[in-house]
Amino acid sequence: MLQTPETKYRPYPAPVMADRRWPSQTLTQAPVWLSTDLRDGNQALFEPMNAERKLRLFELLVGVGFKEIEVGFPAASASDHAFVRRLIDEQRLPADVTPMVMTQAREDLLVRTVESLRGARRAIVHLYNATAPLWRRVVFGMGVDEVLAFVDRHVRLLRTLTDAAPETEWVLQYSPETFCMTEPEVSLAACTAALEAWDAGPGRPVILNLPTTVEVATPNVFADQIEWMHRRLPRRQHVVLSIHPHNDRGTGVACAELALLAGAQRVEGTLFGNGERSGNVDLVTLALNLYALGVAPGLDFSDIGHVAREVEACTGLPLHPRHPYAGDLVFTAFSGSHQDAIRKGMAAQEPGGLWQVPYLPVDPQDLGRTYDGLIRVNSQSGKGGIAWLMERHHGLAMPRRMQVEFSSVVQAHADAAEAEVDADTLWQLFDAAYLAPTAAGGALAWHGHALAAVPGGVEISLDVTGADGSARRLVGRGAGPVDAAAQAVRSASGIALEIVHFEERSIGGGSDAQAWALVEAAAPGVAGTRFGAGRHADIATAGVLAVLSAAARLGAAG
Ligand SMILES: CC(=O)SCCNC(=O)CCNC(=O)[C@H](O)C(C)(C)COP(=O)(O)OP(=O)(O)OC[C@H]1O[C@@H](n2cnc3c(N)ncnc32)[C@H](O)[C@@H]1OP(=O)(O)O
Ligand SMILES: CC(C)C(=O)C(=O)O
Repeated sequence: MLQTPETKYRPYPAPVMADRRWPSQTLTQAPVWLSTDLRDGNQALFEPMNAERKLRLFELLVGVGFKEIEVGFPAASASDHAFVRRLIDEQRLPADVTPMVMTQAREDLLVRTVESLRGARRAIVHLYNATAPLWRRVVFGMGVDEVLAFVDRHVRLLRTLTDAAPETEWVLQYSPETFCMTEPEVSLAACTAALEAWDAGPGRPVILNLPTTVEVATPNVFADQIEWMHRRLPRRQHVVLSIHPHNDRGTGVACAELALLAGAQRVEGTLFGNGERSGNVDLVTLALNLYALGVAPGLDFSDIGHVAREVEACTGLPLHPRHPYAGDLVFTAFSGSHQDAIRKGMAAQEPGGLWQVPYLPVDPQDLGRTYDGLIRVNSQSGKGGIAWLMERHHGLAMPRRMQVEFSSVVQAHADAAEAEVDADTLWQLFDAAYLAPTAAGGALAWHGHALAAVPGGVEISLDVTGADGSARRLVGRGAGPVDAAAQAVRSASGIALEIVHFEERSIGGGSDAQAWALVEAAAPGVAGTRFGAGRHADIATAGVLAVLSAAARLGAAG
């Protein structure tokens, strides 16, 4: 890279707009959408789609709700021509969907283009020519006047050709290609030439489509260019002002949003942003950005996973896992503080109320995503995320101090494994730490117990295997089974545990119901407390198991 990039690159001049209005506008309604997946998207694939894949993508676009679809460049290739004919001949165009086809401004191409649409109820013919100084000089060798005459001549020819086929309702779309790099006065003159040559007026609307053919400026500059045009275009009420952003600077979506504030009424782009170089503007992101502002986008992404898989299958291009709204990871938090906030937010979220979950701009369920992947655990995760997974996957809600205790077990594992800890592994860690006290370290393994009512409570006869492998019967009394078990452990094992906290709950129902008991206990010589857990179909047995689990953990710590 150069130390002095200004010797090689410099900004393109922008219109002077001291009184710009777009910064104080807000987005309140969806634009008209045009999908160019089958044209600009297709022309950017290393292997253009065959007829079957095109048709599959076309059906998807219709299903999502596009009412205008650029279906190809029929004068360019036999396959594009055949595809347009197939849509018309096989009556695959729903009554409310208008096809658009592209053509260069060349007489032979215009004739073939109009011919390809024979029998269509309504059609948009998209005529383009590059207008920027570099293209005028290098590609066409034309001055401004010649460019304007070129536009006039070809639009008039198109008008003659389409007037001769009145069974179709024709709409002209004119694009001054390279608009963003063209002097504003020249763009305005080219658009004006097209409007006049077509005789735009009542019943003869024109779509003027202003592209960032190559995105070369910051989005505010594009917004200024659009507002400049919007305020000066003649026959404005008969013009649909359209934009066609590319994404060379990675700001295609921003350009589109600011341009909508500046007066644009229609947006051309592709699903997930496939297109030349760094792509066309991503219509999924644009639409869902509107949705997240509370504006109905008019496109349906209720099953965004299906849309993503279909687009991948048709284009052969994989979707990035962090692609906005649709990537596999975009509704997943790995980091501890995000997980904690999401878990609290999900618990506080009012069903049917305004969406207010931290770190989640939209409700994943609106897009057909589940809450299952919201939180995933690795070494960056904290107790909140681990607790969420234990609750959702294993039905265990741990008290806060137990979450802290267990998270250090998980953290140690994640650090050592340098890998994600999935719900099954979490369970194995929990099982090893709390549910499978072995005879090692002074632990007492449960074999059975009997309870008998005594004055003021119960007496337990607790059969265990001790650390040395010998079977023992411990006896204790207490207000309930947990107290009695604690007393039995105290008297016989040398672990003077005190129950600090106890809670139990049942999960599931009917014959599959299970009880969870969680015990927090302290013992002399052990700093802090330790938790124990027990799970059993019988709630009293779960409590006894939890006491033995806590005793094992205190014994191991002491
Ligand atoms: C920004 C965009 O995405 S625009 C859309 C671009 N899409 C495509 O190009 C895909 C379809 N295109 C094609 O298949 C071919 O380009 C065709 C069939 C249309 C034309 O093919 P060819 O006649 O071989 O010409 P080629 O592809 O080399 O195009 C270059 C010629 O077109 C001219 N040209 C370029 N754009 C235009 C235009 N909008 N209107 C008229 N002529 C144009 C060039 O000046 C050049 O002319 P020259 O040969 O006299 O120097
Ligand atoms: C709108 C057309 C001409 C286009 O694809 C572009 O300029 O990028």
